[in-house]
Amino acid sequence: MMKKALTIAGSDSGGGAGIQADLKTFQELEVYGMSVLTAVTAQNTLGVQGVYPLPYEAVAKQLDSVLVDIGTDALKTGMLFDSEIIEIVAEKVKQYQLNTLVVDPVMIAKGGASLLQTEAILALRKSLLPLSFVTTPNIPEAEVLANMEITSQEDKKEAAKRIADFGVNNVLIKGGHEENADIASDLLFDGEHFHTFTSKRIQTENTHGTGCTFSAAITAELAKGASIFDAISVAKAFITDAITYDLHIGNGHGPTNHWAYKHKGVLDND
Ligand SMILES: Nc1ncnc2c1ncn2[C@@H]1O[C@H](COP(=O)(O)OP(=O)(O)OP(=O)(O)O)[C@@H](O)[C@H]1O
Ligand SMILES: Cc1ncc(CO)c(N)n1
Repeated sequence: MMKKALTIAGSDSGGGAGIQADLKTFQELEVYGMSVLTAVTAQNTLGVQGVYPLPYEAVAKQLDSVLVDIGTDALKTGMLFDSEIIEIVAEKVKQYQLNTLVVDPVMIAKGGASLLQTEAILALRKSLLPLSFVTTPNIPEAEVLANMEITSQEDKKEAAKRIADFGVNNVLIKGGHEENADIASDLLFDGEHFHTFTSKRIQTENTHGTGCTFSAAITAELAKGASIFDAISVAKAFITDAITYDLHIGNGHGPTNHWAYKHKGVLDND
């Protein structure tokens, strides 16, 4: 039986991040993908031109429709926009007893547009992280969640521990923003031990949607029954290939190539 994965996120009209990145990733990793939209963004490779949240009722109804009938083996959250939407998601996760929840605490798009209201950080910490199996902040998001600056590896570890204290089993702090490093290194804290997942840093402007794609790949692998360690290992290979075979689309930060992980051979012969 095909496993199922659900994303609760915003739409990126440009197709590189958000719901679109998640569904493409689910498809490539061979799980059945479903989506609950929280907001529509007018967005392209140059930035975010508009943000239009959906009515709360629409978010709750989509969740009920999917979960009453189809169910899911794992789910992820991306752009949640405000605290009311966070509370709705938390309620539904409890009601339907969903325990493989991946929270990508999306706050700000690469161009600087806000995808989460500041007051919603509290709801994220209090209502959603305690229900989560893993959360995947980038460094600025980890700084906000842990309420501290991160300037060293030791800081990263301290921040991971502080975020774990909100009740989430696994904290993965991504190193994509460490632009001076020659590696892209992500730090996992599983409540007891630290592990790092490392790849070489690829020099490219086309990194739109890396975070969404990465957390969607983790979600797909967890849906198929992988351990957290194996799920992150596959996701790291998936995102590294997607960045290596980046797409020169649009005039700004182009998207990653969701097709690359499974079809490198074809791309190499192009
Ligand atoms: N230039 C790069 N080369 C190799 N790996 C990268 C690069 N940039 C990001 N990554 C990897 O991509 C994954 C996503 O990390 P990143 O920190 O970019 O997420 P993010 O900031 O949440 O993304 P987004 O901008 O989509 O919100 C991580 O595994 C990170 O190490
Ligand atoms: C809709 C949406 N979700 C998440 C991100 C973060 O990359 C984005 N740019 N757009």
